[in-house]
Amino acid sequence: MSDLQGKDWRLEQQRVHSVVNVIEEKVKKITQNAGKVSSDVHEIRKTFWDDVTVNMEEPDDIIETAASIKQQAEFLSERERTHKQLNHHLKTLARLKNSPYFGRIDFWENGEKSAEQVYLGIASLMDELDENFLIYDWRAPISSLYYDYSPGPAAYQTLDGNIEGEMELKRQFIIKESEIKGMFDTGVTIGDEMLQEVLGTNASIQMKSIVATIQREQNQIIRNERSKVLIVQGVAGSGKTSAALQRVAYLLYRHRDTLKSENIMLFSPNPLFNSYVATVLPELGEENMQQATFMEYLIRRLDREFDVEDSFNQLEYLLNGEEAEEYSTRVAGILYKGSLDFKKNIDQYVSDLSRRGLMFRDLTFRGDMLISKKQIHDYFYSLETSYSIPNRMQIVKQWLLKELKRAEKRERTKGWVEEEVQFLDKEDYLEAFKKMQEKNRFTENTFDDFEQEQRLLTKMVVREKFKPLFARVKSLKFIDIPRIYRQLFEQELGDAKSLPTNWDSICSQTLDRLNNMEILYEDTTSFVYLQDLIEGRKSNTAIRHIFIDEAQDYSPFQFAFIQMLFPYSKMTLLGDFNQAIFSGATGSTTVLTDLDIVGEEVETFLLTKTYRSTKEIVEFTSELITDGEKIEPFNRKGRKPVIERVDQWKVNHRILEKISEYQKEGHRTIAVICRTAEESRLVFEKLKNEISVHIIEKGTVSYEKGILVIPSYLAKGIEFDAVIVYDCSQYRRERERKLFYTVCTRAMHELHMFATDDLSPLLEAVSTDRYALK
Ligand SMILES: Nc1ncnc2c1ncn2[C@@H]1O[C@H](COP(=O)(O)OP(=O)(O)OP(=O)(O)O)[C@@H](O)[C@H]1O
Repeated sequence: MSDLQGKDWRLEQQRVHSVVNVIEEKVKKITQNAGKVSSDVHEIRKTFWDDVTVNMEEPDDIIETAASIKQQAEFLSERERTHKQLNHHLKTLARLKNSPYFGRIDFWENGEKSAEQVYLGIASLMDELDENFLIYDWRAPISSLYYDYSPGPAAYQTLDGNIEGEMELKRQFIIKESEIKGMFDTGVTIGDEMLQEVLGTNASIQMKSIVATIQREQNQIIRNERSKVLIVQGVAGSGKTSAALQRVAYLLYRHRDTLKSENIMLFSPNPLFNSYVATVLPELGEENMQQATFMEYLIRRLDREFDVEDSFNQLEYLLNGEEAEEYSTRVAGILYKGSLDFKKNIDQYVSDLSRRGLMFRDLTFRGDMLISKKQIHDYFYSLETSYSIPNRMQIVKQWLLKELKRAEKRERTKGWVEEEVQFLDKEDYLEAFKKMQEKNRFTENTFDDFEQEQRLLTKMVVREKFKPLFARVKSLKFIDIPRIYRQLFEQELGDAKSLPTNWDSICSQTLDRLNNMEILYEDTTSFVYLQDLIEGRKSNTAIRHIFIDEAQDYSPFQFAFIQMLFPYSKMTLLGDFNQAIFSGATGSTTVLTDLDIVGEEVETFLLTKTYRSTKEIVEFTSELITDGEKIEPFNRKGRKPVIERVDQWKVNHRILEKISEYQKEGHRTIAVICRTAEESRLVFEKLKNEISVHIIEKGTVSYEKGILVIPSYLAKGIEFDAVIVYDCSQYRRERERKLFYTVCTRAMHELHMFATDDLSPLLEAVSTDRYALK
């Protein structure tokens, strides 16, 4: 063990100061440089046209002028780029100055004369002469030693092969404002002391980077480059989301020449989550990837005429519903519509549509039929069947555009047009005038040609009115997708064997909704999928890597659909089947439980250690689920969770008391988690008169430190210092087990559950010494 309080500490602190000096020198130089570049940019913008020779007399002159403008613009954009890079560099240096590094390893490579000291930070830093690394980026190949080994024989991979040697020292630092606040030498992986420090702090409203304490098994996930699909099944609080974000940073670093943040997409569980994770990558000096919820993606693609149910409303329905026939039909529908069997049936249906059954919409104008759906139908089916449906749709589209142009011409002679022309605004006349001028520039015509003007105005009026029609045709709205989707439930399906027994009731339930212009969440994916098969959709080639967080909430159909949308993407799926709150409510399969669906090049990782909650909370929550004994808590002590029985009329009062206690103890984010949105609203209405409290609803995009009231399913992925479960006796049904587990695992330090009724049967398997009953 080294002298961590004495000489070693002094030496290390001296080094920190000398590194900080180097940083300051660099900052000075770059600031000067940036100032110069900035004034260049300013100057070029100001004098842009002075340095351009503008001459439009002859065609040759025009070409020369264009070249001159281009050259000047390129010069400007080069300067702007440099300015941006220098600023980026300055920001990184500012971060390094505060905390230059968090780790050190001394590695003696086989065949070398001495060990090299490798200091790890969020970015690399060279010495004044740009010869030696003072800090290595945590993502550099050599840095993996820090995460993968304890002192002893160690190796790391480079492009040139495996480098072997001996790690003589592994040291960790906590440095703030250039001062060492903590320093630990570690024997086993990333030492407990450092983790203790990090995990013992308060919950934050934004996720933190875990770069200094990434664990070995997390590092395997972060640096994996072999597999096309990487699946992480990790228990609650095992660092799946953290690992995912570090992985994004790692990939951006490794492939910095080819991969940019806009090539990476994260599907997140709810809008709140987006802001929760938003600071991690910028903290690491990287830009955020694209982010959306899958539902947002689907809604953008759905016909606006529909009233679309979202995933949260579907869950509310499942939570509130009673086991009536309508309910069980719906559950069976959800199960089947998420399955690959249903997808197969849709594929078969579309292949039949190639010969018959497609439906179209009339194209009408001012109440007159221009082209009827029958005409479109006949035209479509007159085309060669060897062409795919989307190809034929393109031919139909071209035909329709031509027909529309003809109709547009015919329309110009109609009486209504002349009338409209007379009522045109001054601006319209002006526009016509400009157009005429343009047109007549190379001719002898003059504008006072009244007839010409009238003709142009007529054209303008009709064009304007036809615009929506052209737009409809261009976006293939002449295909009646809603009816085609509806038809799927009105006829025999190809593979009847896979259909659930109550398929007929499912069909009539679905049709009722569709006829009402409502679309249920379970129909959204299949609807858009069908639409894509018919309209043809160019796959997205820009996205090269997809991350799906909370992957357990995706059905196999949804996952197959995402694969189809992003065929060139690698995928990282992160989830926990014990938190499958959506499928838990219906018992359906999810991507995580049905792993074979993804085929080859798949690698699966298991994370069984959990870091979020105290040991006592983990010991309680792991008894709520099967196989919970495999979950390994991190050894952080706390109080046992409490279940407090309380009369309904007293519960709000007790919540207030509990909140006040927690606040006195220093907890900063306290969540009162309710089962549903409605319950959250009721509780919020009661509490808000007494204390400052925020409510989280499905559209909420960010939150602040303090007291929150939040429905169970929106707390997914997020954590709080203390969790108060509004009424745990309400989670009674087996299908709510995973929801209850998810709710309780949000707590870092304290978990307090009120029970206004009998204890839930879900607690039967939990030993009574795992919680305190009041
Ligand atoms: N290696 C680590 N070092 C420090 N903290 C860590 C580490 N891994 C995870 N954590 C912390 O544990 C908590 C849970 O992490 P995270 O939210 O990434 O887990 P998760 O597996 O996505 O959780 P869940 O599925 O329950 O939402 C966070 O506070 C995170 O900072």
